[in-house]
Amino acid sequence: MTASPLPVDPFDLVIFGGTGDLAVRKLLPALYHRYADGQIPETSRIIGIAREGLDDDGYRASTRKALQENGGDKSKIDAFLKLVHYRSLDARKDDGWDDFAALIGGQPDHVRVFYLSTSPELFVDICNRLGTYGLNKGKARVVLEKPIGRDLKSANQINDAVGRVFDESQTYRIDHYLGKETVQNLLALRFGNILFEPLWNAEHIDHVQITVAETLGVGQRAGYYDHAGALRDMVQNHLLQLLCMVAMEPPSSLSPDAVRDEKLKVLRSLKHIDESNASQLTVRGQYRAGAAEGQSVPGYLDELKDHKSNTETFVAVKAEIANWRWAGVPFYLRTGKRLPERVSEIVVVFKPVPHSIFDPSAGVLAQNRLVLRLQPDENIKLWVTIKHPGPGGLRLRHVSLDMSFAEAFGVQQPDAYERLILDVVRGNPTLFMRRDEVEAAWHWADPILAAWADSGESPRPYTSGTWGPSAAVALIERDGRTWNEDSE
Ligand SMILES: NC(=O)C1=CN([C@@H]2O[C@H](COP(=O)(O)OP(=O)(O)OC[C@H]3O[C@@H](n4cnc5c(N)ncnc54)[C@H](OP(=O)(O)O)[C@@H]3O)[C@@H](O)[C@H]2O)C=CC1
Ligand SMILES: O=C1O[C@H](COP(=O)(O)O)[C@@H](O)[C@H](O)[C@H]1O
Repeated sequence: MTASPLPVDPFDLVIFGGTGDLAVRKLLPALYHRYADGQIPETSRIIGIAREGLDDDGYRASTRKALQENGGDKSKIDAFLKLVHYRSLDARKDDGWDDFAALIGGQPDHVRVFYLSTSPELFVDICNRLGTYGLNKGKARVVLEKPIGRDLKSANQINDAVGRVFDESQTYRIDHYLGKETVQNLLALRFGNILFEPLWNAEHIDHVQITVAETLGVGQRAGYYDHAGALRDMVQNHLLQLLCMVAMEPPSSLSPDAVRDEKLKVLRSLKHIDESNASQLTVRGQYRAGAAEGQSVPGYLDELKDHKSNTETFVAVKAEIANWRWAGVPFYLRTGKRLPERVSEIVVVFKPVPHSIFDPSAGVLAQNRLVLRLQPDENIKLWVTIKHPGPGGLRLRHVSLDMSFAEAFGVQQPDAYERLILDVVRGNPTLFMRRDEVEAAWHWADPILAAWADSGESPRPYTSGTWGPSAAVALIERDGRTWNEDSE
């Protein structure tokens, strides 16, 4: 599962939304890094598309600026920019599509990737036009950014419409969390070691915590975000995918469908949360003015310039999986913007030993914990109890067996998009969501959204720079547990 250093076949990658935030901040730098490492052949083409009236040179100039800000090497940026092109197109209008089709059709042997980095409302128009021009044929693939729709119904409409143009085998629904190194490492850890599997069940695991905390607010994306909110933006996709990687049964192989079949079973086993229990099992919050990274920052409503929005910027959920392996094991999920630190981690907390042979004066026996840190510094820690060294009698200490990827391997790990984009070019959909997974995730999320809407309650306010509303702390403390606080 490690990224292959071998070059991929020459390709044409068309980024619809080529001037947008995601393309500029993530996709173009990801492509640049893979190019700089020699994985992208010189005959490949990267074509940005948006309505803005730029030409190739204008687009190259803005791409150069973004790459330089990202720390790129000047001569490599110059070489990379020769691959970069731009076409001004409106997904909803006919002008310019003939020329675009001729440009793409000119390289019939290339793998063609259409990356839809636009609002999902444009996916259907774009796919229909690609179909009209026959650009969906041959080695063509389409990448759909998340969230796919805003509920099960709209996701089905999008998937049906895309499916009339692109076969499921050509469709790559991206969830960039699946491209993160630690997430893939979870597969290696669980299925490449004999140690964990015997303990990986309700008999030995007390609970699991999944936290994705951001310090940033919604910033320029307030328009999009206010229609989404944290449950649609983060939980329905990223956090549920992480939960699946923790909870799935061993797949028969790493083939795309073997892995996705197992994730689907987990999603379908999630216990229903609806108006009968949403107030006990979920907490929603919205940030107010406060401080982030030492600076005072405005509240969500000020950023939005709308003082009535009920959109949540924080969610905590106590989820449960109704199957033999996980019965009774809570999965506490939380995510939010403007929290005190940027940290994403999965914490697996094991049960206490059944009986302590130690004198109370030796200290407290803490539960074993496996902490998989996705960011900012990717590492894995296994917390164990040992004897404090030295002659002072038997005193217990809780220490971590530590593996920092940067220290162990001496390299910066590639960004998730670097790996995932090349997986699309190679035609490997293992780390992408199949249609039925997206549907199952919405099937779980829809009743929660409905319960919140029906309750008429506003999200609970929290001050920027804190860990969300106090109710999120109560959600886990009611069960006699606490959120993981190891920030070493
Ligand atoms: N930004 C992020 O961090 C993340 C974003 N995503 C997803 O990626 C997608 C893109 O997000 P983001 O980059 O933030 O969005 P932006 O709003 O920043 O960019 C939207 C892009 O679409 C183009 N566009 C808009 N309307 C049309 C049209 N009619 N025809 C052609 N192009 C059009 C815009 O250019 P112009 O107006 O000139 O046409 C712009 O290039 C969304 O689905 C989002 O949910 C997912 C994960 C993270
Ligand atoms: O998909 C999204 O993810 C980002 C967080 O991604 P990360 O890799 O920086 O952790 C989030 O900010 C954004 O709102 C969401 O759409």
